[in-house]
Amino acid sequence: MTSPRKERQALRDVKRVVVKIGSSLLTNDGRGLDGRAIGSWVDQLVGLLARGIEPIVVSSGAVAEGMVRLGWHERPTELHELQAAASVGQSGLVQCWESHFSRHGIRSAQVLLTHDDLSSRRRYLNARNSLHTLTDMGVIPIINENDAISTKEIKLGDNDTLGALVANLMDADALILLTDQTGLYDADPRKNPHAKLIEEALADDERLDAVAGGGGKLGTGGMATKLNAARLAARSGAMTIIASGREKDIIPRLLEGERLGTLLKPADEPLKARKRWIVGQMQSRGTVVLDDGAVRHLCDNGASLLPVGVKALRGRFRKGDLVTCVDQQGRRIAKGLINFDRNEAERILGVSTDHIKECINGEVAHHGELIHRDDLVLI
Ligand SMILES: Nc1ncnc2c1ncn2[C@@H]1O[C@H](COP(=O)(O)OP(=O)(O)O)[C@@H](O)[C@H]1O
Ligand SMILES: N[C@@H](CCC(=O)OP(=O)(O)O)C(=O)O
Repeated sequence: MTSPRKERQALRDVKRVVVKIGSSLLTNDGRGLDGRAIGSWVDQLVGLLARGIEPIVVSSGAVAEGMVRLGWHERPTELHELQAAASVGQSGLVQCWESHFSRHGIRSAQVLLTHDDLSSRRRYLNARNSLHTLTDMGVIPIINENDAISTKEIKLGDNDTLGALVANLMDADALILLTDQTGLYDADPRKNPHAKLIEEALADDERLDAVAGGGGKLGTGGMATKLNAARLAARSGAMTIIASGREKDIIPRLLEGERLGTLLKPADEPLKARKRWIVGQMQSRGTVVLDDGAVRHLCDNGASLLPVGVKALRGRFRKGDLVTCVDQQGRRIAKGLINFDRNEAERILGVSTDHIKECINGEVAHHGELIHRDDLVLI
């Protein structure tokens, strides 16, 4: 782990930041919308605007607030009840944000996204344009997942991931995840009173997997999804900070470089725009099992995936779908957009590039690669 002071210094240069706030904070631990806390975060965000920093909010809390309004004490497990709670809660949530921004004469806008909006390249670019249009006009986007219509198949599932995808989409320099703990500890502090705060780490440090546990009764995912979100944000070069939303003036203090919370830093160079979109896609339609030579070519040389290096295929994918490449032990190696439908791909498995045309009667003659390197991201 590297010098903390220098790393925190970089936070002072942040120009665009995504701030994600968890359900327990927003709803006063499930008692109902915490208007005072929302008011205080709004004051802090408006302060950023005055310093030329562009904030984007990802706000959870729709289900938690809907439960309060409907008088439900247990979080429902049935999809239609979750959808109903989210619809009831979302309107109150966004109204509260809006009323606080309007105290400052600042406009806010509700933006509800589903997985689908981010998985087609065209819709991804469309979402980016809409958000840029808002931020260029000085409007603060208040983003949540569109839980009222999201089904299990199209759900992103948690707003930590959504925050990272928005950071990635908008080229943000930092992602701040505000929660009910002061940061990521070396064990869940709810279970272990001796747990110690981790102040800085590389997002990809594998040792963190063992310490990041699940969430509380209102939140979705706990620290495990926050860690994954930090890793996703790191692929576009963004730093992530996990910190307590209850700490006074937490947002500006973090962006002044104060040592609060846990800073998770990117190690590698940011990916190019198209690869960022690929890495952000959550729903893989199939699996491609690679032989050892193909794993080496992909990992060491950044090569395209050729049919000759593939041992087996799983899933019903179509041309252009996202698939996951694994080694023969099942370890995840890469994600990419495949150039063939499953039935075509079956016919060229293990076939050298020169003979592909013969195997598929020249129907798809223009692709020699199963996945081109421009459409492939190591994971
Ligand atoms: N290593 C850890 N450090 C800190 N908190 C942890 C850790 N592992 C699990 N947690 C739990 O994660 C919870 C925060 O996640 P979550 O409940 O999903 O909140 P949010 O609604 O803010 O996203 C904490 O309340 C804590 O119990
Ligand atoms: N979209 C959901 C929040 C899902 C979620 O990730 O919640 P949390 O872990 O509290 O950030 C809602 O608004 O209820």
